[in-house]
Amino acid sequence: MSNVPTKPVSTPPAESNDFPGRGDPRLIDASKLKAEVKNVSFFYGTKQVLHSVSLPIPQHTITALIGPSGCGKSTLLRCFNRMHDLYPGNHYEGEIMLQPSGIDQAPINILSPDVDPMEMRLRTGMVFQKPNPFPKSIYENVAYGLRLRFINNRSVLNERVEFALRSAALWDEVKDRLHHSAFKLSGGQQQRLCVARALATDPELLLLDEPTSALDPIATSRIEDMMFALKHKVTILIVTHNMEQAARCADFTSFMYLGQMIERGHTSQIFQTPKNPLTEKYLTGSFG
Ligand SMILES: Nc1ncnc2c1ncn2[C@@H]1O[C@H](COP(=O)(O)OP(=O)(O)OP(=O)(O)O)[C@@H](O)[C@H]1O
Repeated sequence: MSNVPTKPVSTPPAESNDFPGRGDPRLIDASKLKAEVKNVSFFYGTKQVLHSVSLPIPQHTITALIGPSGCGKSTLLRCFNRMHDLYPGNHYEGEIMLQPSGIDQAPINILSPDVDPMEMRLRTGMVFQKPNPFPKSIYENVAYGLRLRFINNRSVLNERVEFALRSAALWDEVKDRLHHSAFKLSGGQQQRLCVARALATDPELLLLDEPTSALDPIATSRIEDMMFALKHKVTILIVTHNMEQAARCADFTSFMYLGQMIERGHTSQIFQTPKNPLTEKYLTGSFG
């Protein structure tokens, strides 16, 4: 891979870690980055929607992307799994450096043309706004990504499917009907199934695009509990319009506006003492 740098991913600027936070920031080691967005610009054809965005993503944390509709949150999220490559004419500039989980592995630039987009989709699980299970059984939904990796051994599949369903806090509810259609699950269960499907291939990053916007408060709370439990295993990036959800769940929050990263920092700093007037206006409902 020609574009693989040899130096480690750099540490985040002090501003993202120099204030007291929600939870205890002493428990968050923000110096260890799982990924780092560096000067990323993105174009749908000739339309530029991201303008030199930078964002450090500490490992084993939840980072929320907030901002008004159309500011580029989902576009940024989809850069991580190279979804934009599915449509001709789109192009990226800049780098998203990913620090692989393996010891002594060099960081890779997700956006490098030398990196296989399919590989990135397997290494970064994604969950969308509306639950989108495949028209298959519960079991086969979770096994799908494993089969794409040519894992067909029944006992290995059984083990990985159970582990993913347990991680997504769904196992107890479905263990007796694994071979029933996924469409027979409730909306909240279907969304947890989509999380299990995303987790089955042991992703390095979990990308959640408004994962609870179609769910009721109880199902939302189960997804949030699950995120808390999961962040010790996988680094999470979530797009949300729900400010309370960002304040409840995220260790770090990033505010975007018109395709630019306006401000990022520990969630409590962003909500309590935003440094940029635009952030404050957005959070107080003056626009958006
Ligand atoms: N396939 C596309 N082709 C052209 N422009 C697009 C495409 N998808 C999104 N856009 C534009 O890119 C900009 C950013 O959209 P994006 O969906 O990333 O914003 P967002 O912040 O996630 O919005 P929302 O909160 O409403 O989901 C918008 O102006 C949108 O119209």
